[in-house]
Amino acid sequence: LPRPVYDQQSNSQTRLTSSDGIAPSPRRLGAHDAHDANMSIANSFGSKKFPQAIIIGVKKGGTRALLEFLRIHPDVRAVGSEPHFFDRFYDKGLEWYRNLMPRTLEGQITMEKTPSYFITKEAPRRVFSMSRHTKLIVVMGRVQDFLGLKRVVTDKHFYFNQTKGFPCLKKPEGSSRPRCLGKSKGRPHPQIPSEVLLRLRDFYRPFNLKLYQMTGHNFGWD
Ligand SMILES: Nc1ncnc2c1ncn2[C@@H]1O[C@H](COP(=O)(O)OS(=O)(=O)O)[C@@H](OP(=O)(O)O)[C@H]1O
Repeated sequence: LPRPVYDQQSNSQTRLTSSDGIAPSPRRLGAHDAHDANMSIANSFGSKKFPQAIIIGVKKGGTRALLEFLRIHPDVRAVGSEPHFFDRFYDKGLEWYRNLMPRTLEGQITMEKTPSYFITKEAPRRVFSMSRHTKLIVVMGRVQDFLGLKRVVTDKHFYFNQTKGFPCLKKPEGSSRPRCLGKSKGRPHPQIPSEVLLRLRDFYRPFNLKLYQMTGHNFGWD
């Protein structure tokens, strides 16, 4: 594999891309705006770094939920949309990629998620040539431990939303943070006939067993 060509260095500021797949909540005026103003001052410090961790998959595996819920951690800063650098836009170069990143302060982790990296043959080599230290995450288990983060994000941040059918964030008073993921996440699914489910279970069983062996963890999917 090639040597990583870039170090983590600071560079000029660009606008952050907006978050997708997440329902915006209405803005309120007052103390809340003062809070936002402070945030934007804080945001002009720090530097843009290549991500130390990337959620690479799998598609429809809850990658958006993981990133949105992880980024409530004070030591995590993330790109809102999917950059698709290591699959679609690799030609644009590493500086283009780094410019997409939010500024971070010492000790904060920069992250992005693009689930199609998981099915892109070139992606691992490309990520490695950016930095050999980048952690790759496939949604399955306890991510905070893997990233060396204190377990700040816990059950107490969530409630189960019956309408959505999924956990949503409890909104702290005065916060503009969204609560549930957007309409494209947690869609209604059709009823699947039981014989189809059986066939799918049979088909995936050997692959699941292989994964349990590789990870040393029985996910109990069969
Ligand atoms: N909290 C919460 N809210 C809403 N949805 C949730 C949540 N946690 C996991 N999920 C599941 O995430 C599925 C979408 O996965 P991804 O974000 O990885 O999709 S994508 O590959 O980026 O398109 C999404 O798939 P669909 O149900 O088909 O929409 C959900 O099953």
